[in-house]
Amino acid sequence: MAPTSDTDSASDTYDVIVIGAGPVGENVADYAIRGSDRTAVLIEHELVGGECSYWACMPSKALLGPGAALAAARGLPGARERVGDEHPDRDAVFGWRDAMTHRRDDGSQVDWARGAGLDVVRGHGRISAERTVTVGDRTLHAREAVVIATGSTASIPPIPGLREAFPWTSRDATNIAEVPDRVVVLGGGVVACEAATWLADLGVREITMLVRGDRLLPKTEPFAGELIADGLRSAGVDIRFGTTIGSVDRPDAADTGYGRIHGGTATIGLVTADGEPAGELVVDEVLVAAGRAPASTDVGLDVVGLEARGPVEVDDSLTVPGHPWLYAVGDVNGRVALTHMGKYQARVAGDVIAARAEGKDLSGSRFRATSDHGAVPQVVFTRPELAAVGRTEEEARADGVDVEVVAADIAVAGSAVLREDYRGRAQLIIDRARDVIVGATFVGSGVEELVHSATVAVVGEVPLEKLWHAVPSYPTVSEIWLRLLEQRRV
Ligand SMILES: Cc1cc2nc3c(=O)[nH]c(=O)nc-3n(C[C@H](O)[C@H](O)[C@H](O)COP(=O)(O)OP(=O)(O)OC[C@H]3O[C@@H](n4cnc5c(N)ncnc54)[C@H](O)[C@@H]3O)c2cc1C
Ligand SMILES: NC(=O)c1ccc[n+]([C@@H]2O[C@H](COP(=O)([O-])OP(=O)(O)OC[C@H]3O[C@@H](n4cnc5c(N)ncnc54)[C@H](O)[C@@H]3O)[C@@H](O)[C@H]2O)c1
Repeated sequence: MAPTSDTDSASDTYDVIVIGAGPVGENVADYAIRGSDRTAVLIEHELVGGECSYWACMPSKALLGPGAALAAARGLPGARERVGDEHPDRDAVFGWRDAMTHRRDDGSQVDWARGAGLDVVRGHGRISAERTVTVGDRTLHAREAVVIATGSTASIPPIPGLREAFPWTSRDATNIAEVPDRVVVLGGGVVACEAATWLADLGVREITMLVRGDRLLPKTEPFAGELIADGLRSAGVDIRFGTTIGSVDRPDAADTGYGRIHGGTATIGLVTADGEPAGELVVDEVLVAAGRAPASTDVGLDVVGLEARGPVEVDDSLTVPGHPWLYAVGDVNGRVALTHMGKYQARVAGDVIAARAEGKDLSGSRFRATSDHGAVPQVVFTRPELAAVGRTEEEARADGVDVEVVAADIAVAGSAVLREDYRGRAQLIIDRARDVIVGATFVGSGVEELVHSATVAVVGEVPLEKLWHAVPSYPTVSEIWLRLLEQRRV
């Protein structure tokens, strides 16, 4: 539902002003005032709940769930015989997605904000002076803090004809309403891999992924990208490495709305990573999944002498250096573009704002977002799933860690009971000198619930000698821990 009016208090002075009411903005405001008589306002120019709730995490996971459930059932004798159609029911999947996104009605999120004691102001917020933010004809003043939590937007590379072709971005893919027959996906990152998975589920006949590098998910362990490429190929996806788009020609392009096919067919001129011609493709839709840019260009950063583009630089207390009243949290600071990490930063920033307001000492670890460095967990909801935390082998070596790698196939009793066709692999990156795990990667079905055990081990710096006594239950996929630790038994 489109936001229509400003709401709440007519007061122009708050303790805390937050620009951007995505998951991160909501949390920082809540933490900054919780249990106090401080006041805070959320400024939002679109929907309270942000990208995650309506355009990103929630709809994408809703679209992926039914296909994953069918695949799990197909892997288990007794259930397999009851699975009819290969694909999920399209309309029912769309209905489930729409239920998860509340059909873009942010009423419940606004209610939550008000219940938490936050004011909500609709409109575009811009810093207009130190501790001052303008929204429409209102000028708001902050006694304690201004927080930029404006998120990020999809990047569209400057390829001739691409922008004019009205390509789909992740917003269209997650809010898909019409299913194109042939789709080209530009990119090999997380959005590209997840979207190719649900497009295949929804019955897109030809999916071609163009990946300019030589592997998928280049920020993760190479074996993970290989297993996910195998999974996508078995779903019928054509992955072309070392290939990208050189030009797009779509004479009948039209902005028909989110998730609708944006006009007639497009002819894609393919080029190699070196720019050499590599043939043509004719498709019904183009999905650009080529990363995101911080939404920092139109929030008035230049007014306070900061660069008005790119990530807003912050220290580990999420404070902008030299501006002790100004904070940047979530995607906009370029540290980690994940909802759970943005919300973690929000808890840290909220606590910092509260402590500063109360004149408290800021030396405790809760006032620093230390997990942003080397302890970031992420789940990629492909088939198989990928779940990882901490550093890859390459990153650990680059950091000078005395690396030991242990790896094993996830083919222990627990996984065999879960699915007849279980396939997966796990790997730990060990700091030999300190006898602790600094990274872990799991690929397989059900691993999304396994990664937190590794996160606890990494953040807690639990010695491997002690981990040996953490006994995994039988029969569960967690038994992979035993197989991995056995390799280190002396
Ligand atoms: C397709 C897709 C799937 C994803 N899936 C996952 C996932 O499964 N798990 C995960 O952890 N992460 C996922 N992410 C990443 C996740 O969506 C982001 O990390 C998260 O949304 C960042 O939260 P945020 O609050 O920083 O920004 P946003 O969610 O982008 O919120 C920022 C808000 O600020 C508002 N705003 C911007 N500028 C202004 C302004 N000047 N004035 C007023 N309001 C403004 C915007 O309208 C928006 O509501 C996914 C991303 C994509 C694209
Ligand atoms: N499950 C999850 O946690 C989840 C799901 C989706 C997105 N996200 C997050 O959202 C963010 C955005 O995801 P994303 O996949 O858009 O970004 P990404 O950075 O993961 O991947 C971008 C891809 O686009 C390619 N690319 C960039 N510019 C290109 C160009 N000019 N030509 C050809 N290829 C180009 C890159 O090589 C890379 O393969 C990420 O931080 C991601 O972690 C998380």
